Amino acid sequence: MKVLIVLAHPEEKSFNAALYQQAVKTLKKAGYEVRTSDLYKIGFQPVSGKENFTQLNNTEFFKQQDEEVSALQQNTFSSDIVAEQEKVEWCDIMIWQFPLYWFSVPAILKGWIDKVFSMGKFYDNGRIFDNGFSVGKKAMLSVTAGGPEKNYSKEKYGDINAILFPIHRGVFEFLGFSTLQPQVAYSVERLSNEERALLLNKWTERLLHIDQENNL
Ligand SMILES: Cc1cc2nc3c(=O)[nH]c(=O)nc-3n(C[C@H](O)[C@H](O)[C@H](O)COP(=O)(O)OP(=O)(O)OC[C@H]3O[C@@H](n4cnc5c(N)ncnc54)[C@H](O)[C@@H]3O)c2cc1C
Repeated sequence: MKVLIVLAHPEEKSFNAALYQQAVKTLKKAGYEVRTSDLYKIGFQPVSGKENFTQLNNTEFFKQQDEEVSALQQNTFSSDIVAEQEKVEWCDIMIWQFPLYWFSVPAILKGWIDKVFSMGKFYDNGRIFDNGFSVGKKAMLSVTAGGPEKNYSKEKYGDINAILFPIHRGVFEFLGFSTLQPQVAYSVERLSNEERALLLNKWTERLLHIDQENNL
């Protein structure tokens, strides 16, 4: 089983980094093949545009999806995109580790989505959802939130699965991935070190059986 873990956090001593390192260690020890994309560490440039390509097919009018289709045929994606696309194609399970920013992913991860999942390669006319290129693969979010769990209710911030729906449905399932239950750590800054250590243990336990989990 091959797992890709993507980390979007700028601080290597952060709790997100601890969750990420724990995942890498646990999965490797359990015999999984693991590849990673530590986006801040590799200096991933998240602004999607003409620089996604080494050469443009239409220099008069830039249209990203058209250029993506051409780039696939002509091998003209920039090298940072090629490296990330290869990892996504390689993996059976994809995990994204990130702090919740404005009920969404941090900008560096949003840029990674915008650049990596190109038309023609990861989706196309009729090649979405159950017919997507990534059918048979699984994907999971591992998220930390500053807010407490009790606030993630319908009456307050909204249910966490509703907040994550645009990623679960609009990215993972759109591309054909099966979505696994998200791993969410709430109030992480307000917990004691012992409570956070407990969360790391729970994460480890879950990862050991991740290949047996079914859809959300
Ligand atoms: C732009 C922005 C938008 C935001 N939007 C939202 C939002 O919409 N909703 C929301 O709920 N929150 C939001 N937040 C808060 C954010 O989600 C949290 O600050 C973040 O999830 C905390 O995770 P962290 O890894 O950065 O924590 P850190 O501050 O890195 O870690 C918390 C504590 O854990 C400790 N730690 C590190 N490693 C370990 C270890 N191995 N064992 C035990 N303890 C350890 C650290 O030393 C630290 O004391 C937002 C924050 C920003 C900056």
